[in-house]
Amino acid sequence: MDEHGPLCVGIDPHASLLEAWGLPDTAAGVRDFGLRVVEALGGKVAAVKPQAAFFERHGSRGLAALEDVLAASAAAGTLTIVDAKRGDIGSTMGAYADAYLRDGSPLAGDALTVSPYLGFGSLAPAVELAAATGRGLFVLCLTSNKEGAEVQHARSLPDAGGHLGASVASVMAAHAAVLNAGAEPMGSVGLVVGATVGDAARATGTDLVAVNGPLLAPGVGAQGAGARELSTAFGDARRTVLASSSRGVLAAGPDAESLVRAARAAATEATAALRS
Ligand SMILES: O=c1ccn([C@@H]2O[C@H](COP(=O)(O)O)[C@@H](O)[C@H]2O)c(=O)[nH]1
Repeated sequence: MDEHGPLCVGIDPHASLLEAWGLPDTAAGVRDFGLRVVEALGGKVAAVKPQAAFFERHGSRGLAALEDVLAASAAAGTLTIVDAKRGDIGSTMGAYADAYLRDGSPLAGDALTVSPYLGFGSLAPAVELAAATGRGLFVLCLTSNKEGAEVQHARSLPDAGGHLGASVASVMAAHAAVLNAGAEPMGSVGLVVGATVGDAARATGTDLVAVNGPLLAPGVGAQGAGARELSTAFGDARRTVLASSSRGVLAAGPDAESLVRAARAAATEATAALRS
């Protein structure tokens, strides 16, 4: 983030983007798309974030394409966040952890997005394997979609004194804070907090500074967030934010120079908003 600016570029091969790039909507098409992004931006951005869903659409060959994109990013020295939002009961979570966080697994990136909505404790196998292999997690906390609020803003019952109960989002952030306590410069259990969430962190009592971990902020570009939204949503936690844009950058492709220009512009905007 210090070297390239606090921007992650998502690799989301939507059918419409494949068409615009002159690629077929097939496993070969998504592979080509991902490899072109990595070739253009590898070594030039803080991280890339392949969206697993767009690869899974194409079955086993799509997953093989994701493996190739992850390998190419590793070869380019660019960090990868696999956006698969995995979450299940602990015994099954162990298998997801093995797939996405084990050394030598072809689907392992440098970090994985996970869903804590089966209970934060159900993520323990992923937390343990990520720590053991030097990888990171991004735990869904306040997501960029408006529907997320009905779950994430919900609060437990007021106490006997009538004080508001804790929000779901604040409880998730507090769990991450415990895991990151004392880590320097920060721990490896990050949160997903959308750049679009406005004052949701304050409204839900979610302490983003205490998390002491990176905050992945999707929603920049196509979902409408820009510099203003980034600078207001994160308050004193803004220096730990990794802004994320997929379609906003990818729309500039397939020309490599245009992709680099779009990524640099987004990174410059994120730097101005988050590092001032
Ligand atoms: O809260 C969240 C969590 C994840 N995402 C993912 O990020 C990208 C956003 O794509 P854009 O084209 O920049 O809108 C996509 O893969 C989402 O699944 C998110 O948007 N919000």
